[in-house]
Amino acid sequence: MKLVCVDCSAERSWREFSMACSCGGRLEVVQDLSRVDGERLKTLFHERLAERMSVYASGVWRYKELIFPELPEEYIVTKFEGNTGLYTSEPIRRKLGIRELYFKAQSENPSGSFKDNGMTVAVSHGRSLGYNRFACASTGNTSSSLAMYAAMGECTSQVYVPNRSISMNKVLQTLAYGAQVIRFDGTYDDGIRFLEQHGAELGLYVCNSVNPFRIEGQKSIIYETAQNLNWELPDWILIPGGALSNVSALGKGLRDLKNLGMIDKVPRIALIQAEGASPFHRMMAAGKEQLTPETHPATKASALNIGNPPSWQIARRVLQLCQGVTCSVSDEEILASKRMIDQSGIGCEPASAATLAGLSKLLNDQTIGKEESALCILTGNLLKDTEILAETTDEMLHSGLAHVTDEVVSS
Ligand SMILES: N[C@@H](CCOP(=O)(O)O)C(=O)O
Repeated sequence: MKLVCVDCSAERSWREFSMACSCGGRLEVVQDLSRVDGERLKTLFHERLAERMSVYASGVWRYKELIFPELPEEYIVTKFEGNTGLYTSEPIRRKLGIRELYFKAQSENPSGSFKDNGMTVAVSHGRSLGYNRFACASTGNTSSSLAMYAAMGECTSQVYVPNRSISMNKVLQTLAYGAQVIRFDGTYDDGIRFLEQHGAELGLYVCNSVNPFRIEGQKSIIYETAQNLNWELPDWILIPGGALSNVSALGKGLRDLKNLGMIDKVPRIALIQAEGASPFHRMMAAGKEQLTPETHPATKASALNIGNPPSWQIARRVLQLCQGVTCSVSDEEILASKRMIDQSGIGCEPASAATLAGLSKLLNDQTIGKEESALCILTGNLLKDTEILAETTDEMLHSGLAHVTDEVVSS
């Protein structure tokens, strides 16, 4: 295993940590899978479903051979992350008129978001290098996840969180796990820039998705889904797009599975952004080569409030390889879809519902056919964003979509 710069192809050892190559390019983990037998792995991964207490009971470390084979087990910090539900909802499927529809609820992770899949790997890697001070910039999910794993690993965490347009619940969760929270005027993008400039001199191991080990861990989302579906994935995978780590990770995971012959067909990816924070979609739709950052990203889907996604080049390459598409959806469309997902009993935070809103749009313009199958990745838990919950349930009460009687309230 080695780290390779996606721009200049310079190589470095995985036994060092850096947020970027000296040329400024992003780093990617490259593994030699030439001697790996895909069929043997399927059997091994199946046997590990019976594990209860070892690291292999984790829905990430179950796939250790494809994620981080070299890492000694003693450094692994795990909360048995992954192992999340794969659901169908007949009412939603019928309403959209699509043949087959799945929801992968990454929201069921221990800290309530998909970040745990990558964070267990990043923190474990950092510990193996001797770090005990971890950091990130965050709109709240990354910070909650980091704070939880740092505490589990008896390390400290320092997190940089914007003052506005984030969910207070996520900040409280982060604080509760014992992180040092630094609030600042600006956006996630400013926080990342600060860590890129000062993280190394402060002796911090940075756990944002610019860290290639986060991406390695997040690949497990696609491994677990493929295993759930007996190694036959749907035609389309819909992913919400903010920092764009999932498109990089899931794309990489799909490539691994295809190269190893563990799946026959690679699904197409549809990346959905919120209209108020859609620099990547705008670039793709205009056929441009360069991303123009949005200086004031603004969406109610707080996890998507990102105007300058740091790994957009990797995401663009992934979409090109898997005939991917992008689209953007309004906050109203996101909240209407969230209501459907919540009322199906699955539930999610607003950012996750962008997937369903995007699916509906892409079915309407016939990019996705009704005879096809689709999977929506739900990234965060319904209780992550109580401000939106308070707002939407209040609207529902006033519009007659929900009823609370005095008897119920007082009983
Ligand atoms: N929505 C994210 C933004 C940070 O993204 P990352 O994947 O680069 O850590 C958050 O929860 O902070």
